[in-house]
Amino acid sequence: MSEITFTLAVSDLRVQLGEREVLRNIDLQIARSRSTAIVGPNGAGKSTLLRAMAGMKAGHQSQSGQVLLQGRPLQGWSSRERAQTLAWLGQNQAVAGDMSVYDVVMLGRLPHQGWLAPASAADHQAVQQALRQTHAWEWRQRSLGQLSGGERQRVLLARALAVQAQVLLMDEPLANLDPPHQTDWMLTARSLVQQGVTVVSVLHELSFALLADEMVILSDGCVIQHGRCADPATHRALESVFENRIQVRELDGHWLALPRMT
Ligand SMILES: Nc1ncnc2c1ncn2[C@@H]1O[C@H](COP(=O)(O)OP(=O)(O)OP(=O)(O)O)[C@@H](O)[C@H]1O
Repeated sequence: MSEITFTLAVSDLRVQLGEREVLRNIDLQIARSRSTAIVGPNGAGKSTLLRAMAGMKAGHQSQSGQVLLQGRPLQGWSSRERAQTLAWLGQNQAVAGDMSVYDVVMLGRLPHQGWLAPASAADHQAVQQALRQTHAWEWRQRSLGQLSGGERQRVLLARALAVQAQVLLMDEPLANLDPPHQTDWMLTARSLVQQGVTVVSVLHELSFALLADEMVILSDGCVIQHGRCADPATHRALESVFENRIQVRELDGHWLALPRMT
């Protein structure tokens, strides 16, 4: 059997939300054990694409085309098996505010637990590790509703990490995070990739997006560029999709997206 080098493969994906065609002719392959940033203007279809890759569908959504996860059509996966393999951090995810931080992160272990079975030592260890990674361990007894936006985001990130999945899809993971915790997120993502995890993130913070291995640029429901973050063609496409209101520059071996003021 040939080795599967792509964790996710999307072919001829079209998504319609109500009357609107939101994604058109998407063909995309996400390399295994790499980090990929999905960027593009507001409304380009980034969240819709990420949700489609996770097999999540809104009630008023119609979709055609195919999404393969580790070489198998998403529909062929049981929901439990899929939830063990693919972890998800959504935008504005609804979680009961009166749950404790610890219990929220333990929800990430549900795909690994038997029906009504108590949490195992491995589950508790995964929760503790994830809470420490996002510096949220101190608040484990507090309820989610008592936390600030950035603190809440770190708990939801911990829940996604606690799954210990091979694929991690995140929609705006840096939302509300202060600069040191944005950097922590980047380091965590890099360390996961080194351990073989495939990380895909929708990002508006372009300088963080440029730190990924690969970049997918969406515009008006289409992929207009998919390439290495260090590739000049990617930089040109990035500047162009944002109407040349930004410029990509190098500093100390890193690529930065800066506002163009003139
Ligand atoms: N329920 C809906 N019904 C119809 N159109 C919708 C619905 N939800 C979203 N859309 C439209 O789908 C398009 C893609 O939305 P999506 O959230 O995927 O964009 P995005 O690139 O993630 O945007 P942003 O950067 O603003 O988060 C947008 O034009 C949006 O207006």
